[in-house]
Amino acid sequence: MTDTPLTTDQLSVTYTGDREIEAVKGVSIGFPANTLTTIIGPSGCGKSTLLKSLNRLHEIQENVTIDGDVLLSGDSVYNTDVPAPEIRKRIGYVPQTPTALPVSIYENVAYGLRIHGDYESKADLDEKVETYLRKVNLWDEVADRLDAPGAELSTGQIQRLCVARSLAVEPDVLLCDEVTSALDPVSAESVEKTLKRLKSEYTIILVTHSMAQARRLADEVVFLYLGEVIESNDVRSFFEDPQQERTKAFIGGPTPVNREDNATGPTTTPPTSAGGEGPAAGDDKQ
Ligand SMILES: Nc1ncnc2c1ncn2[C@@H]1O[C@H](COP(=O)(O)OP(=O)(O)OP(=O)(O)O)[C@@H](O)[C@H]1O
Repeated sequence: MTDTPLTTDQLSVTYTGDREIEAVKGVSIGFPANTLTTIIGPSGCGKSTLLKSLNRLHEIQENVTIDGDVLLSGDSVYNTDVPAPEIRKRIGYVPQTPTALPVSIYENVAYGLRIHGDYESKADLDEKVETYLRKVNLWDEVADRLDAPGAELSTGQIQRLCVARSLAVEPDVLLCDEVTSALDPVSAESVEKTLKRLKSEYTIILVTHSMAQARRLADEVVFLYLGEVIESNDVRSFFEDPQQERTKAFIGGPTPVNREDNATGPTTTPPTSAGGEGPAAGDDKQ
């Protein structure tokens, strides 16, 4: 694994329906290993489009053309004979809406392992299911009811189950698309805690509307505007010393990042005009 396992090379994504929209325009950027990178920007600027293009999720949609490339550990994600499901195993995706598969809690986590044959015995599968439920802080909450339907869990628990399911196949990169915005504040906080725990072990890319959440979780920030990367930097430099006028306008000017508070929960950073700090994730929708 390289220090920057995922990079894009002049990546452009165009929707070619009734109205042609170039949603991502010539983006060349790297996502460092063992780091959580947030992609922020105003509504409609192409955040989700960029995220989904990283593991070829757009292939399941018609009327989308991709130019440029995505490189995973130096290998092309697009110009390759490797089938898309194999790419998506290596670059996992957690969607905005928490959705349990219509099977048990256990089988939700075992799902990908069974499909890819990534286990040696039932005992091995049991161990892996427990490992990944522990990684997302869910084991203690579900250990006594692994055979219950996944759909019986709360939405916050289901979102952590989705993260466990994605991690179980040992991806190189985890894409998270607004993963707390459909959750109540307490559930959002539990998912944030999980991401915070995981980020030193995984390469995580998180699309978020919430600048407060970006401050709490991000190591690196990418600011997208009208499909282009305007600025990207480590979280402290990004918020305290933004270089571009558009960035300053979006974040409401330079504001300190309290590293001790770069964690789940309220922060002491003073509110800004555009990115006021709030009690939990999804708290400062643009
Ligand atoms: N399936 C689609 N077909 C046509 N146009 C689309 C499609 N999906 C997105 N777009 C357009 O592409 C542009 C970027 O959309 P995208 O959803 O990537 O932005 P976003 O930054 O994630 O927005 P939001 O923050 O509101 O979720 C928008 O103009 C949007 O209308």
